[in-house]
Amino acid sequence: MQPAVYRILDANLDRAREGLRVIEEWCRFGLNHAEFTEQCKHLRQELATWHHSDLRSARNTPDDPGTGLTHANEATRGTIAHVLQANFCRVEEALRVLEEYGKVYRQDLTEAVKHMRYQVYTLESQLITQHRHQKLHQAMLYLITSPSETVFETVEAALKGGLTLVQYRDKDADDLTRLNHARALRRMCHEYGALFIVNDRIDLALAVDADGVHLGQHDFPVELARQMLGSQRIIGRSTHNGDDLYRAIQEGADYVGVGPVYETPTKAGRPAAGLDCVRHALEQCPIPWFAIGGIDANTVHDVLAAGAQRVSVVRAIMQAEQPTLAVQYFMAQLDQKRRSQMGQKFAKQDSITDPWM
Ligand SMILES: Cc1ncc(COP(=O)(O)OP(=O)(O)O)c(N)n1
Ligand SMILES: Cc1nc(C(=O)O)sc1CCOP(=O)(O)O
Ligand SMILES: [Mg+2]
Repeated sequence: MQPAVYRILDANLDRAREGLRVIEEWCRFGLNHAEFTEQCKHLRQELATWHHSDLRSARNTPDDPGTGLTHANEATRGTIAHVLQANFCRVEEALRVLEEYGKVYRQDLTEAVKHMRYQVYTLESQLITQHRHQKLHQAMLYLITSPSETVFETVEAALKGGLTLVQYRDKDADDLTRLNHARALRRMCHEYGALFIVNDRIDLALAVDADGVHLGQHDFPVELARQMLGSQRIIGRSTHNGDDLYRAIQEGADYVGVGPVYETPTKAGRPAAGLDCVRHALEQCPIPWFAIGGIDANTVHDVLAAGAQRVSVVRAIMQAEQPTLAVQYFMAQLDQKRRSQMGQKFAKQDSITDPWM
């Protein structure tokens, strides 16, 4: 067999193992996820069993013209998601190379590596889902866009303020405009490590590879959306009363909007559900829920006092003179609320468990 094949197999076993190690470190230290960590480790170890001395001894790094070649993208990876994506790509490519050249080395290597490649695809999909849900649970502030000449500048300014969840909502634009706007916003959100959700339209969410879709009571049912979107993507549902809320949870929504807390020109004609809907959600809702409708710098305190831990806004950010500052203001209020709740929780636990008190 040609020595080049040994070198190809050696290089790609290394490449796949290194990529897996990068992914494993995030599963272990970033996600504290024992199962994913174990899966990466297992795959690495299995690859190691194929890295025989005949392949290792073919290595000739000084004469390898590929060692000096790098791509500009390798130097800059904006977010953890980019790091993971690049390394999954690396592992999958390396496994494919092993599979193909393995055919002229040992058929059993080809079989084993093919099986591993499918395991890596599954792991990638599980990690994407996990990453999305973790970000959703962490998000306290949710911006819904409104049509504006400066929509991109406003959303970017909001992302600079630390926003991590954005919904693209435009009820009037034509489909081509929606497609272009959604594409650009999705790219921008992902550059800043934020989730990107599309309002109403499952087809548009799929077309731009959004993180999910938001559906109202008159949009597609959640079950059907789940069939179309799969388990990887987030599905949000609007709720306006206790029945809507109960149903959305039963149907498997990942999060809900709860409102309108106050009447709002953004959703003219819809009567306010009031702070009672916030109190009800606090008691009854086990999934992330965002109070919505008429929430701004003046009303947010009452909404938080009624029990909301997450809020969603349109005008308060889209029409703010300084969206970055507006986001920082909301985040500070939400964070203060979270800290005081954690303090209360620990104080309660201490009072129960501290034997010296
Ligand atoms: C987070 C969130 N909550 C509620 C809504 C409203 O959805 P819907 O009732 O479908 O109304 P439209 O937004 O489609 O006019 C939302 N978009 N986001
Ligand atoms: C889009 C939307 N849905 C609502 C609901 O209650 O389902 S309230 C709302 C508009 C919220 O806009 P603003 O922050 O400008 O009041
Ligand atoms: Mg809708």
